[in-house]
Amino acid sequence: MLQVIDLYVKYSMGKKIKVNAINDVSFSLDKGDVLGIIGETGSGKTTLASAIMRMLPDTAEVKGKIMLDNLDLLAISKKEFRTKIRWKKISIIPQYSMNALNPIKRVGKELTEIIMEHEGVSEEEAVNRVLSLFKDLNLPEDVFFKYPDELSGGQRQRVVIASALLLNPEVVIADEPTTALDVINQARVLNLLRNKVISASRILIYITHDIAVVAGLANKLMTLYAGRIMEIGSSEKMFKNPLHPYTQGLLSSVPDISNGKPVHISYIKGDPPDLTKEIKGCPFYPRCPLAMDICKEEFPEPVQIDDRLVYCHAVRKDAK
Ligand SMILES: Nc1ncnc2c1ncn2[C@@H]1O[C@H](COP(=O)(O)OP(=O)(O)OP(=O)(O)O)[C@@H](O)[C@H]1O
Repeated sequence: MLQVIDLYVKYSMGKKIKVNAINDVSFSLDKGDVLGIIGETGSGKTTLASAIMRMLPDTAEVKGKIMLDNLDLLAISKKEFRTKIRWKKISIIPQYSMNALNPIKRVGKELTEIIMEHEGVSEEEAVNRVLSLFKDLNLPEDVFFKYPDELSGGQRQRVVIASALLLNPEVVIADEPTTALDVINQARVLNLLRNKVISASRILIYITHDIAVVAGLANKLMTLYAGRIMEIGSSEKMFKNPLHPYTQGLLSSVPDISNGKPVHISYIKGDPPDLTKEIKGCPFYPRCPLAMDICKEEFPEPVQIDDRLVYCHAVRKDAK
């Protein structure tokens, strides 16, 4: 079980300026859950993923708890996280694969060594496991003997995906993992995630701008705005009947091509707020069609509707 409890992340920029990137975020995931996280650019998706992976820069101040079963991942040393948790229990497929691999090691050697070091298996077995993942990802065998900078962008991204799945971790975080790939390889990656992570009842956190992918993959959905959860719950219910005006805006921005009719894309007017300023009320207030006076003053307590939590005064009022 993965639990994020009252998480805050602030980036310091110089002495006085702080970017409030994650604000009071809490959620929990059970074995087998696939959480899709959607939100406009700058809403805090990568910051949240990096906090879970202990990958934030030193300028980031983190408060709260991230519990993997009974272990608080924020309370252990970086070294303990690196040796006991990263890759083995939680792994990440980062948004940009460029720096994720060791530039002076052939990729096959790097991946084989990770398996041997953590699992103490023979070199032959480790090599076979790497090659089998390469095959699943449509990577030619010669990639095994190449250095990262000898690979195409798409090949490198798939090697990074292979490395994240190498030790069958309990939690996989995929941060826009298929952005660099063509549609055929995107489909392969999604299939691999289905087979290796979802069917094995592991936890998958999938961050994306591609709402159609999330619809096909996730059983839970979170909409994030200005570092705050707006709505979280069953993805099926959120797609069918989004309750938060921000979720409604995001989901109506998806072109509907299912009926062959002309595509109409509506979008949310206005821009996200400046996160270096303290925001008292709901950060979505200036753009919200349902805004009320109280929204400017107080961030709402969540209201529970079916299995969802919705952070909205207007939805709370209607639910009474
Ligand atoms: N190292 C950093 N120092 C200062 N501010 C940062 C840093 N990294 C991110 N931010 C800021 O934190 C906020 C959240 O950024 P983040 O990258 O988490 O958003 P995101 O939702 O992942 O965006 P995208 O969809 O574009 O990847 C943004 O305002 C961003 O400018």
